Amino acid sequence: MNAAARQALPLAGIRVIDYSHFLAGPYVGRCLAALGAEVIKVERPGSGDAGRQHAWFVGDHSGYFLQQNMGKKGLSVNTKDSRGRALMKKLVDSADVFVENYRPGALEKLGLGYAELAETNPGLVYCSISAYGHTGPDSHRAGFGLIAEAKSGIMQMVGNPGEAPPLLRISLGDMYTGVHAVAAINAALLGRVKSGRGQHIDMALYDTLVSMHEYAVQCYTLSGGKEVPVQTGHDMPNSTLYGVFRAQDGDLVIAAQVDDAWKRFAALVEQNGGPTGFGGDTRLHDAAGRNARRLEILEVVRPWVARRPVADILKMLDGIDVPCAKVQRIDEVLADPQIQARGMVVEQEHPVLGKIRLPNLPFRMSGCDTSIRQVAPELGEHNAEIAASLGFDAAQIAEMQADGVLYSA
Ligand SMILES: CC(C)(COP(=O)(O)OP(=O)(O)OC[C@H]1O[C@@H](n2cnc3c(N)ncnc32)[C@H](O)[C@@H]1OP(=O)(O)O)[C@@H](O)C(=O)NCCC(=O)NCCSC(=O)C(=O)O
Repeated sequence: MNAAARQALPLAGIRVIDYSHFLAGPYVGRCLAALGAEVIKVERPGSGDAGRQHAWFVGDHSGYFLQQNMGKKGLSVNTKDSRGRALMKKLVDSADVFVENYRPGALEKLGLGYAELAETNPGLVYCSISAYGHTGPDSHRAGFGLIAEAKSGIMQMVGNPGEAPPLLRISLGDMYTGVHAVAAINAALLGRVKSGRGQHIDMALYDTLVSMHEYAVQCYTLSGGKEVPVQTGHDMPNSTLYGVFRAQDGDLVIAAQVDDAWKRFAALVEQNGGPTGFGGDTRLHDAAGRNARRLEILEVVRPWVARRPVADILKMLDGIDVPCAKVQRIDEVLADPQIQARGMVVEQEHPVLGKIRLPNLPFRMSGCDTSIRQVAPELGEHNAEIAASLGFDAAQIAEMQADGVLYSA
């Protein structure tokens, strides 16, 4: 990207210290980089971000790391050493945003807690991400997305009744917390324009997933504690017809829960071998009636779908404007002309790996191009450049490198 295009990005001129590992924190840094910030990823010497050891591997590079750390500069510094800590203090004093996702207390032990850093840089927007947050009885506990998925009530509602819930194959807690952290950081940066002061943003994976329930919490609270959502398998009990169906040669989803769409859908089923009167059954023409007769409806729709190939059903439903989709495999997603037209895969030239293709972020903005072309850094790749920019001379840098305070792979 040329300098003018970079300047057009909304966060151009903002410096972010990305003191993070695994997924949630790195994702925040990646989003801020895509929006134009200069992002410096700080890793411990030796093994670096634990994400570097996570599959999927291409050669000795982790795809997990490459994806979440694209567009960043790499600094590897031992912050348990006083010289490393001094370097970090200088770096943070030059920054606008600090992002970390270590166990609460870990950064304070390193002299990198919010209170200490804000003393010399009161404008700093400091974002902590942890499993449970920095307050409350569980704040000291470590955790992963999976823990938050289980604790939040989400896991208990998915899967077939009576079976152990399935493992979601995306880390919902990390990704959603990251998305909310980006929103909060940008708002705090805007707020700083008025107040001149930064602030501490304290995000928890567990809080995020509790906040993401769009109906389960209210189902309990608004029913006065009488209704507790349970596993319902492949469809929604309070939104009929809305679910996953098995066709002759694959699976598809149908969203005919809005009254008009339902009427078109039921008429189509009747006209194509369904029971006589199904389309005209006025008891099913409103949501309450459909929800009350959900199991009867499923007894008609499931075999109707099962007798037909996916493509035939999609064609019929597209013809009557009822939202539907094949349940796609990843190879089908990447081959989808829609995904290609939206530029949802970004191609980068890696110095060791050659061309690599990774998922893009979903930002589409009329005034700028947020696709990141710069690959994730090697461990400590920009050590010398960053240390020099902070005023360390060549002899000091060489000494820190020799002593392992600055480390490059
Ligand atoms: C991820 C964790 C469980 C990992 O736990 P741990 O491996 O025990 O890490 P800790 O946070 O306790 O910190 C490890 C130690 O590294 C030290 N440390 C860190 N950076 C440095 C540098 N640069 N130099 C020297 N030492 C360092 C830090 O001070 C700690 O030292 P000591 O204090 O001396 O030990 C925890 O960090 C955590 O709960 N994070 C918040 C929630 C989160 O983001 N979870 C992962 C999401 S990813 C996910 O869920 C998914 O992929 O799926």
